[in-house]
Amino acid sequence: MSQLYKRVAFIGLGLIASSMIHAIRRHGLAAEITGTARSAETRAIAVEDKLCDIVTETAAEAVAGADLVVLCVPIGAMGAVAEEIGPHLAPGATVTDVGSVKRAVIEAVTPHLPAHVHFVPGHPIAGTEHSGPRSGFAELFENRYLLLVPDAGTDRAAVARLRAFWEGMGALVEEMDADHHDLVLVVTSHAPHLIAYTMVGVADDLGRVTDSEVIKYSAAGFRDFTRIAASDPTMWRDVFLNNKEATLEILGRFTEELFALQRAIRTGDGAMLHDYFTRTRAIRRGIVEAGQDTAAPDFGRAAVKGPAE
Ligand SMILES: NC(=O)c1ccc[n+]([C@@H]2O[C@H](COP(=O)([O-])OP(=O)(O)OC[C@H]3O[C@@H](n4cnc5c(N)ncnc54)[C@H](O)[C@@H]3O)[C@@H](O)[C@H]2O)c1
Ligand SMILES: O=C(O)C(=O)C[C@]1(C(=O)O)C=C[C@@H](O)C=C1
Repeated sequence: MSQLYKRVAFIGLGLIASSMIHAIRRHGLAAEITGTARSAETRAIAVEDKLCDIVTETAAEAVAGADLVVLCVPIGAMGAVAEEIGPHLAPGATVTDVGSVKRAVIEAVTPHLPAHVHFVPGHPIAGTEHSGPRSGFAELFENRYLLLVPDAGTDRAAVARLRAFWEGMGALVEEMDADHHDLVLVVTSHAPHLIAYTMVGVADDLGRVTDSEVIKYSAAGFRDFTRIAASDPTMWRDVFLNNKEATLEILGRFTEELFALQRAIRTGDGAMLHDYFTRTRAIRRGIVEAGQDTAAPDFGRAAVKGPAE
């Protein structure tokens, strides 16, 4: 694979950045990688592991001379990072991000970018419940969707180059409108995380009553269902605070469905329950058969945990 960028700068060196860096190196997609992270501990790990060619103390230093800048920080930090790097971006550079919410990132970042750069927001639909610079792996994006969210005025050559870059890492690239992205992702990712976090909270409450029997006897269902509740709290706090309307809309629908099931259980309406589970099982099986059941393969990383950020 040919080098698509001369110097790629990463702001934030956690799961997504470190996975991208491993994939970029494996596929020879960039000549040089610079990076920075807020915490000194993460920067020290990046130096020790030779994650980047150059690790800088500030984001402003990291982006100097870069033709691609990738913002890999929590959603709530995107605006401040953009403000810091704005005056230091090279003319013609592309700036992208990997945030799980798109409209809020576009609104936070765009005002700080000079006219001489191209902003092409992005979102890899791939991840794990682990965080930090040692949690990444090169295969993370293989056969996973990568959504690009350019607007009508975005330079098409910059979009095409970024598309080739992600395809070089094995991703399936599609373009999407920001608001549509934010609604779809509530259903496929954000609400499931919230519900998983809630279920663990319920189990914890119950655990206090039953002297930790819930944890002791936690069966496959609970474990499978709540894996994602081990995810980073800062990341998910920021997702929900920055995708409020779509989240509340889908949670409203979820609650209605839950109440309907609750009523069927209370009234002994077995037919309703059976019909509901038959329909939803068919949908879930359809997802598997269509090859969309791309739960992140473990690649032996389950035991690997980096620092908190
Ligand atoms: N984890 C996932 O499954 C996943 C998947 C797709 C997209 N994303 C998105 O990718 C982004 C990064 O997530 P991650 O999982 O790599 O996180 P992570 O916690 O592994 O890494 C975050 C990095 O950002 C840095 N950081 C945190 N706050 C900062 C601040 N205020 N200023 C500068 N740097 C700061 C940390 O030092 C760390 O290096 C998030 O926006 C998230 O929504 C995550
Ligand atoms: O597999 C996981 O652990 C994830 O949570 C990954 C996941 C998802 O929900 O699919 C989480 C957040 C993203 O923005 C993209 C991917």
